[in-house]
Amino acid sequence: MRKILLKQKYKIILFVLLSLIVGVIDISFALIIQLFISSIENNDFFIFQLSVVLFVFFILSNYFMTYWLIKIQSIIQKKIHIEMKRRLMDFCLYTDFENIQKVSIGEKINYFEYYMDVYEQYYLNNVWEFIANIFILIIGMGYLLSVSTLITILVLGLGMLSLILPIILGKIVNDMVDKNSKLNSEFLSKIKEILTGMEVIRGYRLEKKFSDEFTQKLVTLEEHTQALGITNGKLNQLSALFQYTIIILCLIIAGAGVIVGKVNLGQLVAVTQVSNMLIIPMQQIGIAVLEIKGSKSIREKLDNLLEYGRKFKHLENYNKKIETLELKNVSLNGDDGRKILDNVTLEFNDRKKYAIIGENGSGKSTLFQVILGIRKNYSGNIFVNGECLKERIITDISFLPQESVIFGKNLSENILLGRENLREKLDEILRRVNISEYFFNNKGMSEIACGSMSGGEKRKINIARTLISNSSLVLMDEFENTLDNETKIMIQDYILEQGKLIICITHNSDEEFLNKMDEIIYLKDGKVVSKNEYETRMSVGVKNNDSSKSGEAL
Ligand SMILES: Nc1ncnc2c1ncn2[C@@H]1O[C@H](COP(=O)(O)OP(=O)(O)OP(=O)(O)O)[C@@H](O)[C@H]1O
Repeated sequence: MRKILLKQKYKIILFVLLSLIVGVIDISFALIIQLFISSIENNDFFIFQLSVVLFVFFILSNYFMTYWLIKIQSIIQKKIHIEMKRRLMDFCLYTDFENIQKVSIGEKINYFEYYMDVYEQYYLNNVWEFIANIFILIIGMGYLLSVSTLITILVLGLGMLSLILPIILGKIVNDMVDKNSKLNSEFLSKIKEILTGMEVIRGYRLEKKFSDEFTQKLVTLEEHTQALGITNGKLNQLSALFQYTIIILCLIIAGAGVIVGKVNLGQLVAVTQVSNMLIIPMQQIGIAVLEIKGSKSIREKLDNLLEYGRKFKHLENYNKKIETLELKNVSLNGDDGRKILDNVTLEFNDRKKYAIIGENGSGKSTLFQVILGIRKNYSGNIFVNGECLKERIITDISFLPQESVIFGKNLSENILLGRENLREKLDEILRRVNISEYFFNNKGMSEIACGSMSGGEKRKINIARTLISNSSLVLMDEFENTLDNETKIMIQDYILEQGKLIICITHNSDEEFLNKMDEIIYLKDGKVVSKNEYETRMSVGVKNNDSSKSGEAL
């Protein structure tokens, strides 16, 4: 985060300078009042006219300088916002899968909303307040000292109290801000759960249950936000109390000074004005320090996310065509320490077809995530064309996820995903994955919206997206899911025709298809096992066309 702020250093210096000028202008108001009242006391028309001109000058300069101060502040904030949100998205897009999986969807949305709000309101705004007020305080104190030491000590003493009080109460606000963040994530996760589970909720007639759960989360969040607001309000109230006390005391002391002839009327008004102007900055500084402290834990979390985004973005791309892919003793532990992959050693060669079989939870999809480079915290090594892949990711790869993903765009965009060079292959691929019937509705591909398609139709689009690519390595996770039998056979045939290295995780492929595979790999509890061992444990009647090959995989 410091690096992001450093990028703006010249603008921040300008902001500090403008704050100084605005501080001088603000305090000069009291001096003009003093001049004005003295001119009336002394019947000096020239000074009277001069102070009127100075009042006009004050209004204009105050307006312009404050305008520029706000403008520079908003420019800095805009740049910081863009940079931070961009880096947060980089974190989501580039970070190791482990990191992103651990976090609830509510927490992820929180990064962009609540975290940024806290950063903005509790940190950035208070940093500006702090800078702006510190100058008013220094200049004002200098003026007060020139009039009365007693009043200066009084203002400083009481002002310090109102400055220290919020700092003492900091822990309470700190904890409340953190708790609000947690409640906010839970609330957003609940919304996500309801929106994505709508069909089940309505199917089971659970609308009331979920509406109640939603309301309960909402009420808890709102109650806590209200409590946080009240705590902040109480602090402001205390500050106002100090403010009135100081002004009244200043009036009494300066008034006594006028009576005994040590202070003139102009000074009385100016002193009251300045002390008023000083108390506010002192309180603002106190509140600023409190709120900056309050945002600490969220700032630290943001810092980690931003740092991750920066680090993972710079993984080097491995662009070469993939001839061989080797996994050597690859192991990966889950959060609970359980081995998800256990010493996996495998070799895949160009143009060959591989099937990976294993019961639920045996580590098949995780193996794909490791090859894809979205999980990097494995031990052992992956070699591509003999080169180690640590700190690099393969780009010549195409991947079909277990669950279909639709990006809310039309059919052709969903398949191409911006790869315009593949457009000429669209017609062919649609035919091969059995979705050409859409054309018979006299609709162009760009007119067909995908959101309302059936599960199987979405699957076909996902398969088309995977197989249209020119990449030399294709990973397909349970392609057969939700496909009708005719389409499944068509796609099995199409896979076998491909002159690419294709690895398919499969539960329900036809025996004939599996027999045509170059190798079948059996996974059990994260380990590669032999066909015999697998069958004894699972009673799977799948015939490997070359059992010695699967032995090689051990
Ligand atoms: N970050 C994690 N921490 C702990 N356990 C994890 C983590 N990620 C995955 N797992 C566990 O690892 C196991 C393997 O998951 P994986 O998705 O690879 O299984 P799979 O073989 O693809 O299963 P399926 O056939 O059901 O798709 C599962 O038991 C899963 O709960």
